[in-house]
Amino acid sequence: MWRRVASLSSSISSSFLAQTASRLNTWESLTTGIAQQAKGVIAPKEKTPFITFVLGGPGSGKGTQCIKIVETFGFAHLSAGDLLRREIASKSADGAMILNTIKEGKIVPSQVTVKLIQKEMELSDNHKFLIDGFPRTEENRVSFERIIGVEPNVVLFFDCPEEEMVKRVLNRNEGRVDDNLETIKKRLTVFQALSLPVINYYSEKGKLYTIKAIGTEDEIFEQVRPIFAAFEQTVG
Ligand SMILES: Nc1ncnc2c1ncn2[C@@H]1O[C@H](COP(=O)(O)OP(=O)(O)O)[C@@H](O)[C@H]1O
Ligand SMILES: Nc1ccn([C@@H]2O[C@H](COP(=O)(O)OP(=O)(O)O)[C@@H](O)[C@H]2O)c(=O)n1
Ligand SMILES: [Mg+2]
Repeated sequence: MWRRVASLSSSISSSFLAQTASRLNTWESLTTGIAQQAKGVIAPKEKTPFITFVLGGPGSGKGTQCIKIVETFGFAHLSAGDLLRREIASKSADGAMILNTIKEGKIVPSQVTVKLIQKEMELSDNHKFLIDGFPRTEENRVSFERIIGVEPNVVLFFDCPEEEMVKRVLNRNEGRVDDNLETIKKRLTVFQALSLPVINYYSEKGKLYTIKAIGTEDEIFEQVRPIFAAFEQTVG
């Protein structure tokens, strides 16, 4: 499993390795095997995790493009929204709070969302993760870094005009409690106020890949494909 065998010897960039090594203490809580591996107890043949954050407003096409990335490049797809909806469906202790937050178009406390993502990452056999719809706030971003102990390798931003996003969401037809005009307006305000600063942060760090999210699904994927193709050799 990925959490037990994240490698210190993969051919991924040296800056990423340095970052991973410097965060060993935090990382260890998630990846107990690293310390053993560093001591040579386990043969270092497994792969370093590769994390992509998939950002964009509601209806910008994140989920649709994630399916194509999974099919083409073999990533594991973790949708923050899907994980939260699963919590609601399972009637967990946080379910009612999550439902109310989603109905209001607000953001669920980071601790809750990061724990769900962490659990999925730990259970996955994959080392390549698409984390869809996260981080949506600076609080989300900092919380992920603190709890998981790593930064993303790539951040995708699906840049879509508001008018198009509203049209798509209203036609989505998945029975979601937040796919109505009133909630969409709130979500767009939250996106502008809280999510755009996160996108700007990654732009400044040189990690952001902006996709013009209008056109057919296939046309948009042709902008996405070369980004992952360029990383394929190093990531595996
Ligand atoms: N390029 C596109 N053109 C038109 N509709 C699209 C396109 N991409 C996705 N959609 C549709 O728009 C809706 C929102 O897409 P989705 O992938 O769920 O977006 P997000 O996850 O960003 O909210 C879905 O009904 C989807 O089928
Ligand atoms: N990081 C996240 C992701 C989603 N959410 C909540 O879940 C809702 C739906 O998220 P989603 O990613 O499924 O929505 P789309 O952008 O795919 O339409 C958001 O509007 C938030 O209320 C959250 O609180 N924190
Ligand atoms: Mg989605």
